[in-house]
Amino acid sequence: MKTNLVWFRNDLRVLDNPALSKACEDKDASVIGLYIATPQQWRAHDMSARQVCFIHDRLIELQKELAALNIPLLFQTSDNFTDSIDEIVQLCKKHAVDQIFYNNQYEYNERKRDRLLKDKLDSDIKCFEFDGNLFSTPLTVLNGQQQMYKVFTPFRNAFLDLFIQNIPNIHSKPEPRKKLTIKANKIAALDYPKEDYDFFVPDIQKALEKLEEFCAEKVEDYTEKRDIPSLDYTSHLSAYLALGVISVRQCFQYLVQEYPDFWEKQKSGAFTWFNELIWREFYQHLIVAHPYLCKHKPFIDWTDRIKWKNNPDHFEQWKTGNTGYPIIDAAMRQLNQTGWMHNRLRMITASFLVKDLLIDWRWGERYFMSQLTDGDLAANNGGWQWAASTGTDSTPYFRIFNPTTQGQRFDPKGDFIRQWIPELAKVPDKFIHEPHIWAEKNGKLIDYPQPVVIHDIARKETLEAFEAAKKSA
Ligand SMILES: Cc1cc2nc3c(=O)[nH]c(=O)nc-3n(C[C@H](O)[C@H](O)[C@H](O)COP(=O)(O)OP(=O)(O)OC[C@H]3O[C@@H](n4cnc5c(N)ncnc54)[C@H](O)[C@@H]3O)c2cc1C
Repeated sequence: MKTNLVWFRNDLRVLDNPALSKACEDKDASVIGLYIATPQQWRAHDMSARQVCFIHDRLIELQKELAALNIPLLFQTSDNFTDSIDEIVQLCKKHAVDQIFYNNQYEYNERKRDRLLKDKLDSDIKCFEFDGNLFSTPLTVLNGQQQMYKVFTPFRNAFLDLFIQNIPNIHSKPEPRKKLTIKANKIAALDYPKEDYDFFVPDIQKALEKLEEFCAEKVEDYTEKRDIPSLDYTSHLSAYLALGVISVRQCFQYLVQEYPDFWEKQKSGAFTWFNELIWREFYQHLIVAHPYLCKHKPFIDWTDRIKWKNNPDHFEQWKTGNTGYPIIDAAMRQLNQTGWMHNRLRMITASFLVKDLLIDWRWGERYFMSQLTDGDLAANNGGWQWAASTGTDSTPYFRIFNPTTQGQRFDPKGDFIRQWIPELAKVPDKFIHEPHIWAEKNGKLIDYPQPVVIHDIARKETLEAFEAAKKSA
């Protein structure tokens, strides 16, 4: 009888988990699950305490779901990835493991870790890898020169051509094993502060209900409403996707049930939402094609020569939501209090840090990771490099968001701003994006800071800094 080990990483689910399904194919094999927490490594990756708490609570649920299938989930803690490999090698010896199954992670350190596993394992133990967290395998969606696309839209079109020809199936829940061979241990508490992760729940049924509800009730209007933060019309599924509690194929499955052939109507809400899942795919493929992105190098070389101001006081004001620009501050307070931020606001706050405060985008990238429950290296790096004009398919460097007009456009009456900045509750709609002007005109006192920079001046300085860097290339 064979013993199969399923190493869970960012695929914390039973349904549509190809590594688990494959390990369970042999009905007689004994199947063991394993999760290894690596706190020191996670700290080096700036993983937020919220994400760690969510992983911990989700593992407790996953352990129960696996126990119902007579699969024990073992839990171990190692400081870092290298030590975690030693743990696995030991465990394989102890339980006479024959085969290891896992879903791929694509970040540089994670891939290095997986190579180390193969080097250290006895040669008679086989490893089976799956691309369980994406629709497609990285480096299979390529341009005419057999290279990864640098721009999203042609990538999307090529991806869709391949996808529609070969629509993926969902891996169903494995049958229960005959009996439990070893006992699971307790999912130990991790040495992190206990933090809420607001929008997300570890219960898989509730998470799937959320996906179902979103597809049934909100997707239709997603194109028109997704950019208005106060309407809250996006799915809030990001942390499930980042940690693999739900798979992208499940998202597709629920979407296509409601909207068959939605890809033929590219203006529909369903297609627009699916397009976001393809952005996720694009960024994951990019870090495989260009691993240096994981080391926070810019995609466009010359942008590494920009002379940032990196004013620590300004950085603090941005982090804490005290820049004097209401839309920026409301967004940062949402992030700090909930661990999630609306996509439009991620774009505006990132642009503000880089192009109004002239602070290195990597400072913001790290700060976001340290707060987000959905923190994901590829999406976060992609989003930051997009906003900073240092990445693939970025906004051009001379296109600079004006934080006041962005606020007026996406939060016209200030509903979102008032939700997060109660100090501005009494400011009339007309002045909600420039409260200091209202206070000055009317002799009012508000407990809210003056703008940290004047946008027009900051814009000019940023253009000069980018142009100087470009010229010196
Ligand atoms: C500066 C910046 C940093 C970001 N950091 C992260 C991050 O760490 N983790 C993360 O998951 N997303 C990140 N994003 C992308 C996006 O903002 C979030 O995925 C989205 O806001 C999550 O909310 P939702 O689940 O309601 O999204 P929805 O609008 O419902 O989208 C559905 C799913 O598509 C994916 N998605 C949506 N937009 C993007 C995008 N632009 N890039 C990649 N995937 C996308 C996410 O998995 C999301 O859950 C970042 C964007 C920017 C501009």
